[in-house]
Amino acid sequence: MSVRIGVIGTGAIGKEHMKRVEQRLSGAKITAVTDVNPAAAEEALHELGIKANFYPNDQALIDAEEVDAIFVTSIGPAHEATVRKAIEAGKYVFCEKPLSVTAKGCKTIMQDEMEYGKRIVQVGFMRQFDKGYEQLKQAIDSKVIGEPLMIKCAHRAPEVDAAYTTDMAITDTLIHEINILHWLLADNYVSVQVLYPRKNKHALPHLRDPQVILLETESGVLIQAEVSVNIKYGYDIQCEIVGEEGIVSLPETESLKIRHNGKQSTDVLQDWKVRFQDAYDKEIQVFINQVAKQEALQGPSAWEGYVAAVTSDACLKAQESGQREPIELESMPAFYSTERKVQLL
Ligand SMILES: NC(=O)C1=CN([C@@H]2O[C@H](COP(=O)(O)OP(=O)(O)OC[C@H]3O[C@@H](n4cnc5c(N)ncnc54)[C@H](O)[C@@H]3O)[C@@H](O)[C@H]2O)C=CC1
Ligand SMILES: O=C1[C@H](O)[C@H](O)[C@@H](O)[C@H](O)[C@H]1O
Repeated sequence: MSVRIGVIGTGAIGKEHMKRVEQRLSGAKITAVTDVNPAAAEEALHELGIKANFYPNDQALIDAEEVDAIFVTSIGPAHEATVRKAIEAGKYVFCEKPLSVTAKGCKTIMQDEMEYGKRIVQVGFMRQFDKGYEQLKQAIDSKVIGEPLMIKCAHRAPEVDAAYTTDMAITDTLIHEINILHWLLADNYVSVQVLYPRKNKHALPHLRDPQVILLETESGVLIQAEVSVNIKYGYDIQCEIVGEEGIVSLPETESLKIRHNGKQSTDVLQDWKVRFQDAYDKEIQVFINQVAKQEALQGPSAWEGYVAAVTSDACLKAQESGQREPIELESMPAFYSTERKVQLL
């Protein structure tokens, strides 16, 4: 029996997820959509050739008999209320990051989910399903380089539009590094400082770009994270972990290597949709498989959404203060124990 999915927000990533469910994944179909811009929803259905019903709002879609599970792919500020409605209705929910734009909102969702009594919320931190990051995790856990001491990482994009603001470098972009490094290290953050190098001439007047974010973890690992969103050459995600006895790095993306005219070259991807396509496919397939079995979800949890929100808040404070700001996390409820008990695919 196919898992019947309702999609709330049919914009860029909403359409991507609709397409993957209908064209690449198994065990699910899109049966319902809603969007505050109905024309966007109708256009998405038409563009993707999907027959699904339009609902006037999130609550109507969540309550629909033909919906077993929800994709929340609306704008970040709308996520919290919709996720809470889904939990209230007992519907599984895949929520794109951020789970909520506030730590308090994430705590409320965790409380709701714990009261419901089963993990039915998965957050769209897809890098945990990326092959390269899975290899990094295996390397760290096997201590092949000893204990990790430092991490140098970079989140680079060729350009951003005028709507992109300095705080979005944290809440929209660095949030991926915040989640994946917390997952890789299994270590909480304790402080953050934000530095602004010389401004990129391609950055619009309102935007501070690039940014360097220095994070420290409970075990003392120091992380230097670069966010550059007007770097022109491509969409390039880098991660190098320095350990006691060696270094391990995120593998480069696969590319043809061309030797010509005395030079050799490989391609740099230009788009996050392409860079993480396999990871998006896997995170959604894992979600579908677990919903089909009515299991407690084991993908990225609401707790991880909370960690990202608390850390983002501290980063935003550090953006303004220029000082080293503390990151204070509450202890993780046992309900959200992090080990993944089964092979998820
Ligand atoms: N995991 C990842 O790599 C990515 C995650 N995202 C996240 O996904 C979410 C959506 O991002 P995009 O698709 O780029 O945005 P978008 O602006 O392209 O699409 C958002 C859609 O939601 C609709 N919408 C807004 N408020 C709504 C509401 N209250 N109810 C229903 N629909 C509503 C808008 O009309 C629009 O069609 C964001 O939270 C973003 O951070 C986006 C891109 C990549
Ligand atoms: O979530 C995303 C994308 O996955 C990209 O990694 C970021 O560069 C973008 O800012 C954000 O929307």
